[in-house]
Amino acid sequence: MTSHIVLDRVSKRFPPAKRGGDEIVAVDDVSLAIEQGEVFGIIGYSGAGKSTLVRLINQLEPVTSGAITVGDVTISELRGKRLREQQTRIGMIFQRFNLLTSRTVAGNVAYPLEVIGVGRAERTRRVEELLEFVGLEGRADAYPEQLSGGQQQRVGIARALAANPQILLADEATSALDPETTAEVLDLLARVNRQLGVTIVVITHEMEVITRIADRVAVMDAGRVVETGLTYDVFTRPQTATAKRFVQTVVRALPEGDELARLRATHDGRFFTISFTDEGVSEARVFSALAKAGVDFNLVHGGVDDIQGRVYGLLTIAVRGEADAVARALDGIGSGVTVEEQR
Ligand SMILES: Nc1ncnc2c1ncn2[C@@H]1O[C@H](COP(=O)(O)OP(=O)(O)OP(=O)(O)O)[C@@H](O)[C@H]1O
Repeated sequence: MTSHIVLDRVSKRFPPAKRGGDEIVAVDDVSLAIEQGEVFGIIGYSGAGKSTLVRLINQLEPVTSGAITVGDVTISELRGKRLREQQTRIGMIFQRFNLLTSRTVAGNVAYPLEVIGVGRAERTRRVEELLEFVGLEGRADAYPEQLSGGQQQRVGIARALAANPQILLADEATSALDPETTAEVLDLLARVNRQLGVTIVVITHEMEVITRIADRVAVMDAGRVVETGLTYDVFTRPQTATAKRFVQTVVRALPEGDELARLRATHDGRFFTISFTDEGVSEARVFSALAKAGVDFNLVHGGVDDIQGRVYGLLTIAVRGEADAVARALDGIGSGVTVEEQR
């Protein structure tokens, strides 16, 4: 794969909010390479610098130091007309859609084409094609306020794609939508990525969005990128405390502390954690192997998650029985699982 967006030691500082106050370091010495054609997620606490980082990629904000390269162009060095030209190659969508309320759906989608001087006939053709792509054929003459949130975001996506960008930046693009509409918009973004080959950078506080569509993810904390990896790896084996906090909101973690004590107080037997990342293993296979071995057990914590369409199982079971029988039962689960006793 070739890198599409490269950040080399990029920092962004804002002047202090109050005179004599401290400068705000929104992005702090970040180096990052986003590959051609991938969906790249950025997660982190509020104020970690995610939005600022994304606004640096299309130079809505100039960098304070460092360089940003998009394709073979160092966008952070450009000014004026040449910068604006490059900016049209990067589409952006927002949480609040940011549509022009006085323009129709077609007028909104046509807007970026007018700005770059595309003629009327070509504009009409392109708008029609885009509305069909996002599933809004027949709504060209509607006004944004007549549309649902999901439909408005589809218009936002059509508008962002109008000038055939190679990159789409999505800043909390599904955060104002209900779960069902979110799923539809994510399906559309996946099509934008796969069918049009557009590289997508997604910022979100919704971890389900990341586990559904992001190939890789970066975790930000106080302006820095503290962890990067394949989404599956970061969500199954987070390395930093910040990543763990986010991952735990969607992926079942091991019981610890008070929770573990409470489970021990209410369940007899030895506790084992069975984890599997293998496609061939299922919760049912684990349970039937234990049942067949004739030991008495029950599930006390955990379950199976889906990350990027791959399984991740983390089951904590309480097992009662004679030591040999327990060992045989656990052996009987077979390959593809890791068994660890919680002592
Ligand atoms: N234009 C600006 N002027 C001054 N400070 C800013 C500006 N934009 C962002 N900041 C500050 O930079 C820091 C990072 O903000 P940013 O919005 O990038 O974080 P974020 O991770 O996207 O947070 P959120 O999820 O809340 O949007 C914050 O301290 C914020 O107050």
